[in-house]
Amino acid sequence: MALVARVRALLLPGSRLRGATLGRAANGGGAGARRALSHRVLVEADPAAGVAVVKFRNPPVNSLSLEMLTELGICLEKLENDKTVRGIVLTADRPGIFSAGLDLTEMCGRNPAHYAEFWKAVQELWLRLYQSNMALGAAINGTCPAGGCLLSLTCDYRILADNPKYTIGLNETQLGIFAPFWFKDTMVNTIGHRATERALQLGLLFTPAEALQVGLVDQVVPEDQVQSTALSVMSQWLAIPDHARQLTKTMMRKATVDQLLKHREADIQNFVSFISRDSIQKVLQVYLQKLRKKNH
Ligand SMILES: CCC/C=C/C(=O)SCCNC(=O)CCNC(=O)[C@H](O)C(C)(C)COP(=O)([O-])OP(=O)([O-])OC[C@H]1O[C@@H](n2cnc3c(N)ncnc32)[C@H](O)[C@@H]1OP(=O)([O-])[O-]
Repeated sequence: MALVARVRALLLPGSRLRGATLGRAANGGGAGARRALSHRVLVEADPAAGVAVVKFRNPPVNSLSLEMLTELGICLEKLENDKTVRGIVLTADRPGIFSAGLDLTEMCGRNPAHYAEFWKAVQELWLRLYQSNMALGAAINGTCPAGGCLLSLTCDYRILADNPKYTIGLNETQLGIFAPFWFKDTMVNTIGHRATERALQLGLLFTPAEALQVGLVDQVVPEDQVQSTALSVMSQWLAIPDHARQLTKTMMRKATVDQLLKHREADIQNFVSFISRDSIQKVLQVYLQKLRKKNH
């Protein structure tokens, strides 16, 4: 069975994420707040406010594995179909690491069919988030490299915790790989061409102060206020009539989305042939070993 089907089967029968079966929160949240759990994603929905907080919980580093991408996609699809939800805040369940980005083990030592399946899932999640009708906010409560940064850039606004360890950026070149055109476009749409060119070529990871200065995030706040600030900013976005906000968002993002839709298959082929190169596999293995050595 394909992975998406397997994860769907895992989530759907009797799942606490099923349709309107989000359960009432045992504690916390406003009156009527509901909680739902999949293996790697926790959803706390507050129907009265029209907001759901989606929390990543894929230890140890919230990396975007194929399973994580799929579960997150399914959660978002359910929330989009839930009429009580108009806005979503993305955050990490535990502070420290928002997301370490794409799971490097999905890109190392596998076969081309796996690379293609993985890349298609990355594209799908980006398309779902970047075109979402929901107002999306990122409450960035941890370090946020590469694919983690991309997730936050798909949101309508970003709130980052004021901790110098929590750097954010598309650092792919530092690993010896490079961000594809739609990662680049998403950043250009946020901070402009020149700042993106510099950030991408140098693989910059910005400190909170630098990220604020370049416009990569909208606000830097004390660590314990990240989620509350993201929710309060969300209420400003939800004060605008949905149809007007959604049409404006589509107008701003359509050209970028269309580029990927038009070149989707070629983008998968490019990724597969690039990542399969012996030289790239070697570079990624060395990088992964370095990360692992720290702990052994
Ligand atoms: C063209 C493609 C575009 C690419 C886009 C991307 O997103 S590329 C991605 C670019 N991403 C990056 O460059 C970020 C790389 N990661 C980091 O810099 C750090 O892990 C950290 C700062 C996120 C957390 O530091 P910390 O000291 O709290 O934690 P720690 O470092 O001790 O790691 C704990 C365990 O997690 C493991 N692991 C970590 N990351 C990944 C991963 N992405 N995947 C898989 N595994 C990963 C690590 O090996 C270790 O395993 P072990 O020893 O238990 O077997």
